[in-house]
Amino acid sequence: MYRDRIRLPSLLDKVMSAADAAALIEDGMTVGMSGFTRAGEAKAVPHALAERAKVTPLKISLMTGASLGNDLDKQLTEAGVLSRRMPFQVDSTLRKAINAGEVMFIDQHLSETVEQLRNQQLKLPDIAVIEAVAITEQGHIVPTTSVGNSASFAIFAKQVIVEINLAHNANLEGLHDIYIPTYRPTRTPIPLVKVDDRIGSTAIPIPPEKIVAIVITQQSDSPSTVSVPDVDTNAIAEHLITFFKQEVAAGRMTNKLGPLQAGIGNIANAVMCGLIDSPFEDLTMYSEVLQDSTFDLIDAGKLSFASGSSITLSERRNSDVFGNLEKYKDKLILRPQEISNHPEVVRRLGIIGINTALEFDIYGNVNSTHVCGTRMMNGIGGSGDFARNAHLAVFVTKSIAKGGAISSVVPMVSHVDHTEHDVDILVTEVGLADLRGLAPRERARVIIDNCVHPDFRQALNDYFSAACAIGGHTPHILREALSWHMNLEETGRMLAV
Ligand SMILES: CC(=O)SCCNC(=O)CCNC(=O)[C@H](O)C(C)(C)COP(=O)(O)OP(=O)(O)OC[C@H]1O[C@@H](n2cnc3c(N)ncnc32)[C@H](O)[C@@H]1OP(=O)(O)O
Repeated sequence: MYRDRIRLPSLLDKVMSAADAAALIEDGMTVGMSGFTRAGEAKAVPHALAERAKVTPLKISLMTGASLGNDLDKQLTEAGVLSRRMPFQVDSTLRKAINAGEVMFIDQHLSETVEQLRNQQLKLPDIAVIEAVAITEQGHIVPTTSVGNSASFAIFAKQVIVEINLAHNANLEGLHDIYIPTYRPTRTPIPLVKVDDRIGSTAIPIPPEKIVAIVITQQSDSPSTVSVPDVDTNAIAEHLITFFKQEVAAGRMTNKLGPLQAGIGNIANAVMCGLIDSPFEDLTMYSEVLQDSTFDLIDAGKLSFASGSSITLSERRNSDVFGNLEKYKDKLILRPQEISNHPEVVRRLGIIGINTALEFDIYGNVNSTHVCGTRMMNGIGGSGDFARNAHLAVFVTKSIAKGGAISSVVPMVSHVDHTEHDVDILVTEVGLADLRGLAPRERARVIIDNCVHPDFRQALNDYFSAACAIGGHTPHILREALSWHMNLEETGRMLAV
């Protein structure tokens, strides 16, 4: 049943149960696991580890590509396994443990984790656990629906556990492009000049003797939780499409736009869906997560190629994409997240990065991660990798949250992930602010006039006028700058009704 998936016969005797493989993970180890935005995570071994920890407590530092599916972060948190976790998560149980200070979470640019490992700025993984569709004749590992950090984890770890997941079709082989940058000081440029360039190998090259265990699984990735576009997300998409049309009319872009990157979540997915009914064509994506909208755009004949680090689909799209993969395969590449998000490549290709803000301020600083400046939501993910180096850094959000208690546009953000220097375009359902070439006082005017919900506009105008009366290049009233957040903490609303 699985012998055709383990093509190096000498490895066949490494097949064992998940519990036996999990027993190789010792208390205090650093573990590098596959998995990026609920795609391609190792499934059986982390589950077995959580079960073991219920009987015999142990702690590990866990690194992945990004978030895990199948409630694995929840299981590991509830079993008390996680002492440290990096570089991204989206699980509500883990989020609570992080915010309670029980799990040390390192919220990191997704392109940076393996670079810091390579330079020994982080402790190398003792063991890697990688989901695969196959092991080749050379003992190389063919990943599944994500590459994430799997290649470097397997290369750096002393030991590797492979989960061969039979639920994934073997025809995923050939989709991946594994390229590992060389070491400094003789590092060469990444030889990627077009979104569809293949620059590496289709499997992760490691010495087969490092593979200490193989676990056979048959469990699907969790479906994405993305919801269908609504009135507000459609309005955000329309504003952005109007802006793109204006850029084309001004001769700054062609109808192909530039390679597109879209972040996780409902809003970014909806914006991409909006491109289906746009005049743009022959679009490309150079992104990290390929969501439903990628395949909707391919089916609509709008998107000719998509490069990413994972494929994360809803239940609706999962079977028809993976059941018909041959239809899409020549239009797709999955790369290590270090390459999908690499600043050098993002700048070279001229990417249009579209990411979601929790809140932004009147000067264009963006908070993507911390509610009221303190409580972690998910993490910065790849948004910073793209925003700083993009041709156009776009941030989208609805103008209000929690039924109108919260304005997403505030006097001063309570935490900064993307500084005003990295942000070009802000969009809410109210409208779009083009910040390019504007000084802070001009930015504030454009943002308040175009992006703020009517319920909060007068209050922001009052704040801005009073701040300007005090003066400064970036006028603020320091005693009031975070008062909206303090009101929210104390009364549940940013402003009194
Ligand atoms: C793996 C990757 O890196 S992908 C690449 C980009 N990565 C990133 O951008 C990472 C950071 N971004 C994110 O984590 C997400 O995009 C978010 C959290 C900012 C937005 O998520 P979305 O699903 O698009 O937006 P949505 O409007 O549904 O908001 C999510 C939640 O935040 C809440 N929220 C939104 N704004 C605020 C705010 N200003 N204050 C408090 N809560 C807020 C919403 O009410 C919602 O809560 P709920 O889940 O209880 O309903």
